[in-house]
Amino acid sequence: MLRLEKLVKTYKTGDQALKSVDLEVPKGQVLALIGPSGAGKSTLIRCINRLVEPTEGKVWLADTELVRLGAGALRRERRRMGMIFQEYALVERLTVMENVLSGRLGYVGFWRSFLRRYPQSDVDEAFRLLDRVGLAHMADKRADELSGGQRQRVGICRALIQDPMLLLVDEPTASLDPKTSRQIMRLICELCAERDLAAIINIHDVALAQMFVQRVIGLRAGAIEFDGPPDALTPEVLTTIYGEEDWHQTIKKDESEEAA
Ligand SMILES: Nc1ncnc2c1ncn2[C@@H]1O[C@H](COP(=O)(O)OP(=O)(O)OP(=O)(O)O)[C@@H](O)[C@H]1O
Repeated sequence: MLRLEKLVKTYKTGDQALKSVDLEVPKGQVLALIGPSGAGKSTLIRCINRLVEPTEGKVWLADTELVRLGAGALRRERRRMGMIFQEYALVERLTVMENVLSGRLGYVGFWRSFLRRYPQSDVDEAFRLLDRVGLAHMADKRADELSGGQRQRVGICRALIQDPMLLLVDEPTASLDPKTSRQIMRLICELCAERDLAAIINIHDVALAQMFVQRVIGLRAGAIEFDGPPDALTPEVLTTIYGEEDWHQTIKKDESEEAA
């Protein structure tokens, strides 16, 4: 469904953020991208939808190669990739409903979007999604009245209303407390399962990733160091990705939290 071929990103500064990354993600698979700061996780996610332009390599989404596309075709392909951000990226002065509907901007024409007149079917779908994430009663609230967890739920609805094939998720829990982080990760993974939707989740919290995803990719210095199921992330493997650390503590702490 998604295939990266020899993806390279070298920034103008000379930083080689990605060194020939090959990766295949089948339909419906949720994977976590872990690795130390500067490993290239955000760059990888952003090269897929070309918020960052890859230097070399190919990105295949189903049968379309994205790196070669011109602006119009890229805009159409981006509808198939929903993005969820760490800082939510909501329009604060707009309502929850308007923020969710803004996920349809790639589909409605210029005037409709300018006047914010969305088809009734979009409004109905926005209500269904808000209901699914437990926010239907807040549809008319302004985004700036919401908590962090509620904002991220709105961000999730906005990505899903695009009806994407793939979710690109960049540190969805970095601004949230541990309990809300867990709820948000669970929600993202449940929604992907319900919709047979693939997702790549850039996440710092290894324990949280292990709890919810089917596959973990460990990135180190722009290259894939580990690719496997969460339970294969042993302390030894974590050391190859991150360097020396007492990983037993991390893993154990998480197991006891989950039991609680
Ligand atoms: N706009 C940019 N210009 C120049 N270099 C950049 C730019 N963005 C990222 N880099 C460099 O590319 C490398 C990878 O950065 P990236 O942000 O992708 O890593 P990351 O794994 O997401 O890190 P973090 O977990 O801290 O967000 C780093 O060396 C970083 O300094």
